[in-house]
Amino acid sequence: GGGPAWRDTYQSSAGGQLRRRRRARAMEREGRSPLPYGVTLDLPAAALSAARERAFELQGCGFGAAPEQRRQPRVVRVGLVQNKIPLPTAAPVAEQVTALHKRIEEIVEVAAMCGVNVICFQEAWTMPFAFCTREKLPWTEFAESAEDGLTTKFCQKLAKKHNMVVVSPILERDEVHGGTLWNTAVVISNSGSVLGKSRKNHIPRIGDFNESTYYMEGNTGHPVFQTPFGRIAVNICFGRHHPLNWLMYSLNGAEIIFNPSATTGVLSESLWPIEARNAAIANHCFTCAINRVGTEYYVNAFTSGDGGKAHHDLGYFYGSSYVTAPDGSRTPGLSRTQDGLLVADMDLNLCRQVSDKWNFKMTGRYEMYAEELTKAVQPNFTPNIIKE
Ligand SMILES: NC(=O)NCCC(=O)O
Repeated sequence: GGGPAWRDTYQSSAGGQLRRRRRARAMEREGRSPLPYGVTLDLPAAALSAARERAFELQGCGFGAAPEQRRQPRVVRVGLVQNKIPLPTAAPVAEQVTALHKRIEEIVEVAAMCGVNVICFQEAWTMPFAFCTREKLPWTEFAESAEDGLTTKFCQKLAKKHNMVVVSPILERDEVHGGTLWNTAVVISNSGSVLGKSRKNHIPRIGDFNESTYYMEGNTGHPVFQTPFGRIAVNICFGRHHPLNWLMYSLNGAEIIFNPSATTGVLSESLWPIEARNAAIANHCFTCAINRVGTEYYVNAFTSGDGGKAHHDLGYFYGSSYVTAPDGSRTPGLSRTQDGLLVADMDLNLCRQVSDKWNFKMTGRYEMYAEELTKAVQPNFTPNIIKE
């Protein structure tokens, strides 16, 4: 990946970036607020037409950084994939998995045509988001080994073929520990080997997101994966509501934090554009928020435990995947309704440049928080409230 064609594209975008900065400065001088978006990328015509034929949206956006004297630009091209489930939830499990593999393969091929270096799929991408049902079968049959399951082998092939790092969030079955289930992102190196895994730290207990019925809070901490294209981490879905979760990946050196998600309109659409964006600003890194699309229908009705009527779906997954740069500028979101691939160029030098400007790490007072948090989690904690 990353051949000369996309580099030319990026360089012309970098020119565009300079023009954008000049225009932004002029707007600031005039007292108007500058545009908050990255620059549209010129993606290869063949990729655009393949995306059209395969019925998914393809968008490209680039974020430059100022030239430096002692570091070359470190441009990485990242791909975010959002998709519907292609088969009904009642179809045989193996057929659903095969259909999803096929759909993802055709999107990844287009990502490869665009020269994508690192790609991330949506949360639990090999299955419908069936945790709303609270039924064990057949949904637990979607679980696979992170190390050598069918899906990991499939992603290893893609990674090697396209020289692409693949972030593959799945329902994991951990045979070493009694066949327990986890919500896990497997990170596969561009060499095709499994670099490691990162489990979801925060499990929702809200509305129809009954995930605690299936798996516990992750026990892998906040790993950061060193890839040839930059240091990446994965903060799975509900973790995006937890600023300290983002912070810990950042403290471990993440330059890009992926947030593969599954979330629905009524519940979270008002939060969606803010949380990952704010995390990029607060942590001087790039964040990539990914959400699935469509409504997933279940044959057996389930209730939300709120006295309301039983229903057959947990609402509309609104897509809208996007990338934010450490300076707070962002890409437009992908569609709310359609499958899509968002390609984003990031000059990772921007992370340190923004950090040197705003110094959130330097001014963070982590030792003070560590001390106070240590006290706050004790059973005999007394809140520091001063009364007359
Ligand atoms: N998948 C998941 O954790 N969803 C919970 C809802 C949300 O965080 O928006």
